[in-house]
Amino acid sequence: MPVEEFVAGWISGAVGLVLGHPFDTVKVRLQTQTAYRGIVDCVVKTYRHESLLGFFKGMSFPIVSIAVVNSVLFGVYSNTLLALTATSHQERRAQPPSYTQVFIAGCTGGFLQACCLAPFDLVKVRLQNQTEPRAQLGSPPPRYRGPVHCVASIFREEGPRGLFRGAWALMLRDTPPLGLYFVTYEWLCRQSTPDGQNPSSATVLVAGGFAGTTSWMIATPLDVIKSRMQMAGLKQREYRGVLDCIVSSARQEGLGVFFRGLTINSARAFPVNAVTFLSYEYLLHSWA
Ligand SMILES: CN(C)C(=N)NCCC[C@H](N)C(=O)O
Repeated sequence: MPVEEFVAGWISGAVGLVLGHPFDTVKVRLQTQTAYRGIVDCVVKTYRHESLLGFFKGMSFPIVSIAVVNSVLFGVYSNTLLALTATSHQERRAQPPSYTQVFIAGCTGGFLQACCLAPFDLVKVRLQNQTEPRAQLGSPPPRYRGPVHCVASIFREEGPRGLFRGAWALMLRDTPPLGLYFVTYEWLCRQSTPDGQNPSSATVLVAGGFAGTTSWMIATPLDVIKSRMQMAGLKQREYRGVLDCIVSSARQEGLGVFFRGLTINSARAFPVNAVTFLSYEYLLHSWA
C-alpha cells in the first residue's frame, strides 16, 4: 500500500485547514446560533468580542485531526483506485480510471475519513460555538477550557459514545459529496490536459477549487444537521436522530435553514481545496 499518498494527504490537508478555519468558524456559528444577522454581522461581532483569535477557536484539534482525516481521505481514495484499476497514482495519467471507479473510491475515502473525523469534528464545533470573550475578569468562564478538557467533559458526561455524537450525519454528509469531489476534480483536469500528461498547476488549482465548492454545496444541508446534532443537549434540544433533526429544523425555521452557511462554505472551499490539491499533486510529483 503506497504510503506517500497518506503523507501527502496529511501535509496538504494541514495547509488547507489553516487557510480555511476562520471561514469555518463563521459558518458553524451561523448554522447553530441565531445571534447573527448574517456573515458580516458574525465576522464583526466575533472580531469585536474575541479579536482575531476568535476566528481560530477550535483549530488546535483539527490541525492534528486533519493529519488523520485528509491522509485517510487521499490515501484510501488512491489505494481504492489501485485495487479497482491496478494502476498507481503516476500510471493513472496514462490509464485514467472510469468516473464510476473514481466515484466509488471517493465515497470509500469519504466514509472512512468521516469515521476518523467524528470525535475531532465534534470537539471543533463545540469549541467554535463558545462565544465568550477571551478570559476576562468577571466574564463567565466558557464551558470548555480547551480541546482536551472538552474531550474529558464529553467523555465524563456522555460516555465514549458521546464523542461520536452526530457521526451518522457526518458520514451521510461526507460520503456521496466526496465521491463527487474527486469526480469533479478528475473531470476538470482531463478537460484541460492533453491525454497522458500531468495537469498544470493552474489546472490543479482551478479543478481543486471547483471540486471543493461543488462538494460543499451538495454537503451543506447535512452539514447544518451534523452541526446541530453535535450541539444538541447543550443549548439546543436533544434530537431522536438525523430524521428528527431534519424535520424539526424545517418545521421551526423553514427549508432555508438547510442552506445556512452555503455561501461561506462555498467561498471557503475554493481556496482551501485548490491549495490542498496543489500541495497533494506537488508532493506526489516530487516524490515520484
Ligand atoms: C463536502 N466535503 C465534506 C468535502 N469536500 N470534504 C473534502 C474536503 C476537505 C477539505 N479539507 C475541506 O475542508 O474543504
